[in-house]
Amino acid sequence: MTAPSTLSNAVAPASADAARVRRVPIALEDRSYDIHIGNGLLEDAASWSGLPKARCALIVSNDTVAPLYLETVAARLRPHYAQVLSVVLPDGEAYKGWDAIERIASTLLEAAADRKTVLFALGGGVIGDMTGFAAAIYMRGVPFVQIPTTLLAQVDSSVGGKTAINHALGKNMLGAFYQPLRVLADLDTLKTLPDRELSAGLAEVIKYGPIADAAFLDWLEAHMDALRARDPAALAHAVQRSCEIKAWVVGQDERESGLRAILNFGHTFGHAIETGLGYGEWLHGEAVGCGMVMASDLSVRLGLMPAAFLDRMRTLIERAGLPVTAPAGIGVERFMALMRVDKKAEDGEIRFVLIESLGRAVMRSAPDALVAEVIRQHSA
Ligand SMILES: NC(=O)c1ccc[n+]([C@@H]2O[C@H](COP(=O)([O-])OP(=O)(O)OC[C@H]3O[C@@H](n4cnc5c(N)ncnc54)[C@H](O)[C@@H]3O)[C@@H](O)[C@H]2O)c1
Ligand SMILES: O=C(O)C(=O)C[C@@H](O)[C@H](O)[C@H](O)COP(=O)(O)O
Ligand SMILES: [Zn+2]
Repeated sequence: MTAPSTLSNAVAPASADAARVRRVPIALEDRSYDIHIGNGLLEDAASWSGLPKARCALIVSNDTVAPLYLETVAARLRPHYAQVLSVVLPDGEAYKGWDAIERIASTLLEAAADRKTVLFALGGGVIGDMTGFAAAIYMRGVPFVQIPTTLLAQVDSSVGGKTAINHALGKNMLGAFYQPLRVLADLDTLKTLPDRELSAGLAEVIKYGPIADAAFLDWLEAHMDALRARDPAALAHAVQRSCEIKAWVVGQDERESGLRAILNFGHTFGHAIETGLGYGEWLHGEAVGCGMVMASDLSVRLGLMPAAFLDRMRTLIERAGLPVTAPAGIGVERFMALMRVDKKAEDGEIRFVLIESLGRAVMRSAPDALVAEVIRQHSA
């Protein structure tokens, strides 16, 4: 299915200062919410109004993001909550595990935080996934808000309610579908993001073109240099269009019974790279970028796409500053074994998200020998 090009859901600005705020709604019945995208959102009082009343709020962040933005957020929350707590976790994918969930739960219980307490995830996708999971299970569910501060989190992880922690044997293996109340994507926070992280976010942006919107793929090719130079208008469009496409997909298939799996393009290979190398060695976006090269090649080898598609994807992914060759260390056998525990696998058979025409993805299995050849072809 191709995403309609008329997905522009931006509504009238909600406050005087919000002329620059774009809002993308995500329609999920009683779990519907808005993604707010704009500059200066952390400072804007309108961002924080209309959230549920509670005695207590908890900001979850990490030791990189907290010194940059935690006090700004805490100051905005204090007029709304008598008690504003915070927990600052160690930074990194390697810490996306039970210890972090324990720290969040202990902070809440030591403060006798009740089930109305609102959690605020301030950081990238690691903080967002863990905070969402903690919110899903604390007292069987408390509300939470996503405040994504990486490009990857603004275009993908903060939207759609997938929350999780990692297991040593597989990425995001323990988690829950649990939607936030709101997403506040302040584009100004991207100004402090390292270049390597910007590139990682571009991988998930690129993903939306081949799976749902061929015209967006054209746009990305024309604007990749502007995106890497952090041109504000280009970044704002990339974040908005990515959120529109993700909201359109999740609105039809919240719990991934079908269509939502297209958001996993490049991830079957990519997650195996992340787990195989050890979490944090490659960034998630880097692994997804390389995984998309492999999935594009598999689409070509299965006769779904012409060879030029692989060249096009590899060129764009390289232009985004991402690696296109997996490290040699994992080995084909282990790579295949890691892919067999992918959440899309059925009866031990790996199922891949492949491209059948520009803007349309399908799920397919493939002969092991062909998949192994693809891995070898794109490994050092
Ligand atoms: N739930 C989903 O739908 C979904 C989608 C995509 C990815 N993910 C998950 O998201 C994670 C990756 O997220 P990520 O790429 O944001 O990584 P991340 O959360 O590790 O953040 C990347 C780095 O940037 C730092 N950082 C964050 N914001 C910053 C800022 N404004 N200025 C300076 N530094 C900043 C972080 O401290 C970290 O060092 C993975 O665990 C992945 O599995 C989840
Ligand atoms: O939202 C989704 O659905 C996605 O698949 C988005 C992905 O970018 C993201 O990395 C997600 O966490 C992967 O999901 P998983 O179910 O394969 O762990
Ligand atoms: Zn991803």
